[in-house]
Amino acid sequence: MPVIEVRHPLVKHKIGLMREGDISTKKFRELTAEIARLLTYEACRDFELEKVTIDGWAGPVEIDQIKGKKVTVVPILRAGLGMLDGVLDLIPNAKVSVVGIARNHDTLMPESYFERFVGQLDERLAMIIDPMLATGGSLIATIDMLKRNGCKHIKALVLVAAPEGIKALKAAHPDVQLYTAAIDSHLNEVGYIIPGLGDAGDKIFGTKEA
Ligand SMILES: O=P(O)(O)OC[C@H]1O[C@H](OP(=O)(O)OP(=O)(O)O)[C@H](O)[C@@H]1O
Ligand SMILES: O=c1cc[nH]c(=O)[nH]1
Ligand SMILES: [Mg+2]
Repeated sequence: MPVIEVRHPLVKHKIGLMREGDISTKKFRELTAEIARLLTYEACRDFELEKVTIDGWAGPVEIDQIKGKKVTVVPILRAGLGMLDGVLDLIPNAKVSVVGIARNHDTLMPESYFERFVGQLDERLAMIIDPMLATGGSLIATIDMLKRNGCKHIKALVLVAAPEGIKALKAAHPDVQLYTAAIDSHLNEVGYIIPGLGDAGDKIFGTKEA
């Protein structure tokens, strides 16, 4: 399974800023969207182009266009919503499918509570977005759902991935490409990524208790 850790200096700088312990909700949201844009840029690198002739200012001109790519972006609720605007900035015509999954705090198992996919999934590239890949349970469950609904081409974009989650994802879905801004050290005893970002959903939605 291809894992693309985006090592661009802008990505490294921004993910570093997100690790500050008392970062504000505003700053965390802004950086989430900015890194989502940069990951999207990387994830679109293999999009096919075709030549098209248009009327230019000095007559006909041949240009490159992205070849009829059908994309659905798939945010995993809640935290994945924080990345959505950043992705749609670069792929404004993408359709949006939504999956609601919350990790059970005791068992760390993903519990699915919502699923709404756009049509023609068999013809689309699905770009799943979620800031955190920890045990991998939530992402694997999302891919299971997409594949059950006919999706064949899937990429996942995360801000931070734990080695444990990457290993589980590789075993379950070796065909899925993973793009990440950082591969961190490990999971702690309660399933949080170290050094990680803390609870990304709470930070994006402002539900973190003081
Ligand atoms: O790889 P995993 O071990 O499954 O953990 C990662 C999941 O946990 C977080 O969501 P959470 O369950 O906290 O839901 P939230 O987005 O509503 O806060 C995160 O946004 C991922 O979806
Ligand atoms: O570190 C982690 C792990 C799961 N979910 C988060 O938001 N952060
Ligand atoms: Mg959360």
